Amino acid sequence: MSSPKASLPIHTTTTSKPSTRRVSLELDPYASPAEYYGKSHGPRKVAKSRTYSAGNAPRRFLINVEQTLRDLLAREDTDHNIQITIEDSGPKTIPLGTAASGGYRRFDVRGTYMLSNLLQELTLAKKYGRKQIVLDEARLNENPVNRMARLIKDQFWPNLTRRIDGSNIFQVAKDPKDWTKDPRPRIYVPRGAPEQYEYYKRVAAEQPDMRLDVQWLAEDPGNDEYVRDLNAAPGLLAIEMERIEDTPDGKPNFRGLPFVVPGGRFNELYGWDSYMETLGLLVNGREDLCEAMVRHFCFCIRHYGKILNANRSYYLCRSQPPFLTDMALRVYDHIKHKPDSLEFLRRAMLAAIKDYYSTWMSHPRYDPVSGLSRYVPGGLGVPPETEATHFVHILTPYAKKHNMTFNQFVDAYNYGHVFEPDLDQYFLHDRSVRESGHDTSYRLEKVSAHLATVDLNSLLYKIECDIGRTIRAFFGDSLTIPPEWHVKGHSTIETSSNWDRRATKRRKIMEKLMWDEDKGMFFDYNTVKKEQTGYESATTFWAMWAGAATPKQANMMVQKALPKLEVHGGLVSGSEESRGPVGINRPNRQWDYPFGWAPQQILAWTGLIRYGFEEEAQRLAYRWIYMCTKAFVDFNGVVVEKYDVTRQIDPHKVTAEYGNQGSDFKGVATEGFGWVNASYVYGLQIVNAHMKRALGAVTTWDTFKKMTEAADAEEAADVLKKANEHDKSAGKVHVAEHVRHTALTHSHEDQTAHKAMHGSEERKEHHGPGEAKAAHL
Ligand SMILES: OC[C@H]1O[C@H](O[C@H]2O[C@H](CO)[C@@H](O)[C@H](O)[C@H]2O)[C@H](O)[C@@H](O)[C@@H]1O
Ligand SMILES: [Ca+2]
Repeated sequence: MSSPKASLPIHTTTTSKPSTRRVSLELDPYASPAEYYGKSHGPRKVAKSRTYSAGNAPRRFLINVEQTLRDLLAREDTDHNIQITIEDSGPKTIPLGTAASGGYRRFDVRGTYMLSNLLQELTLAKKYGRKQIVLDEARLNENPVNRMARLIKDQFWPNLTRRIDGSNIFQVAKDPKDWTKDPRPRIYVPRGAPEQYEYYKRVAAEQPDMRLDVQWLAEDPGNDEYVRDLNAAPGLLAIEMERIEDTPDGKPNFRGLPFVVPGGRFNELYGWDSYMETLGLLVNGREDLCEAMVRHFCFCIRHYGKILNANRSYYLCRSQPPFLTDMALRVYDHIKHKPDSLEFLRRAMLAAIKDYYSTWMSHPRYDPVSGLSRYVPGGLGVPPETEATHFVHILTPYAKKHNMTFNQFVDAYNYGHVFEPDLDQYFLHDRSVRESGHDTSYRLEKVSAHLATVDLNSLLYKIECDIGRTIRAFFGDSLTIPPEWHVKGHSTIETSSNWDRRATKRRKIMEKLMWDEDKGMFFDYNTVKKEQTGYESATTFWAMWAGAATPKQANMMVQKALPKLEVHGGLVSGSEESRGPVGINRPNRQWDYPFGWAPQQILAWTGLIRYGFEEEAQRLAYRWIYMCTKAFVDFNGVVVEKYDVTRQIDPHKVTAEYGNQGSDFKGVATEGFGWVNASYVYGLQIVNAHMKRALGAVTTWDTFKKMTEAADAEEAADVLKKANEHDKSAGKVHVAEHVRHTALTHSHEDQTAHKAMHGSEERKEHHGPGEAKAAHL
């Protein structure tokens, strides 16, 4: 191991009284990598000044980046995956030279967490071109909750941010899902955006090497055959841009509005991922990105008729769970001081109204018999974006039957040269599963297009409430619909009463057709069989998120549904019983037991708080944050798309279907995963300070609970002792009983019991403030 001798002009320190105090003008040890490695090691920018007592200065290491990286990996990465995890069996310690001694004196960095942080920091330093660095020890032993939250804010969000314009179309138009022989950057522009067409044509002409293919989109881009035919030449769909200064030769110039993608491999704007990300971005003060994403959605509704699954040509017929009104209202709340904020809200509501009528309340999604809606996107044939092997087991028997190769059969089927009505049904439901965002799950498989799901109808209830409330509160109870947003057959002036009526009607239907009083759960309703499915799913809590449950129903869900779905790492997608047995012939589906997803956690926490169940929301948030933190600490800072919430040691290891996005990195995770990033910073707003401290020490929920109860009991015993002493002197007898009761109701079980006993009255009391807190969240 070399000991670098070079002394670097890193930390400029001025001292007024050298023997006792040292005022340090230095860089924040927790600065972003760009600042810490990009600027700090060149001419130093002075950040905060801090005061230390003599001999108490924080430790720093003087490090030769390349050499230390090599040594570290050789010693500690024993399974050679360029990550240092609890699965490596190295000595778990490496000596580093301290900066104060010019690298001469050594200090051991120990344990998986610090060593993996060292690997992450060195990987970043190398990326910024650093040969030698002075590294704060504080960056290695940082409280893991603070570290993960800091990385999300400073690194993951920026690394997940994209925009689409001439400056980057070559990179972002690339699609890892492109199945064609000649993948090339291609963009489709809707007829209503001629300025974008001109712009991209000019970009293509100016940079011919890029081979950018700019195409007009058809007038009616939702046509099934048309979208199928586009699969021969898949491409990006244009989204919102802003006009910037003209080019030097006077041509109109544009820049793409930014957006946040779900994970590192994506380059397109997704529907419900963007909503979930918004919740975290708002916590991190990035309302600029959220505002831009709302504007993208308005563009999509106006030009493509819906919020798209994502802005790729093969998603033109398909939407995703709709969250636009809630998203816009939350963003508005953060930007309302801006002069054009009301116009932003107006436009978002106009778009949401159009989407509501033309997507969710039209044939085939709307079921006029039940009055509920279903996920029923258009489309023909085999979804081309899925993994090549995904439908092999379904299609192979048909290929054999027709005496064709697999690819010949897919082609013949897609273009209607062979007719297989059973396959048509299969893919109708499969497309529906994908529109639901829950792709895939045995809850929905082979039946999805017939289901009025709890999730979708809760969302539509919330949209109806939001639109009514917004028209009343912001637009004088009369919102004029301009021609470009008008949907044929609907009024040109919207008032709140219609929306209130729609919401009331939907709530009543949901209660009648979806609610099971005995089970204490909402269930999906099969509109063909005219019965509930009985599949126990975490989506039951969406009814609480939306405010569609009565206080009594919410109370029953907490008593009956929650115990079925609460596990080690928070909420599981569905119960094991409902999923049924799995094995070689019936593989795990990623949206079923034992997997847990950030959106399910987030919506349940918010719903619980809305109905006054703060304690349950905190417990679930604690469990989820604990699980994410534990994986982050033990597995080299990993943050993934989904978790096996029943797995205590390595919950990020999920082999179902597409594997797990976010786990395959070298040295350092750079993006995390959008909605998990969001759930983490959003969840940290829900847990209290005491919990946050325990999470920083990676304390399981069970241990935390025991500690809290023990502390409560100790406190109670203390109060009891004092009370008894007081009683003796005052001659009273019944104080002790009162104190015992107080101590007991501090414990979780008794509070739950207390709630069960006094449920309905308490819910009424809590509904108001709970709702306010949920709105704030
Ligand atoms: O390519 C397979 C599927 O990939 C997407 O689904 C999954 O990722 C999305 C982005 O995070 C997420 O919105 C969805 O809920 C996930 O299941 C895509 O959305 C699907 O349409 C596609 O078939
Ligand atoms: Ca390793």
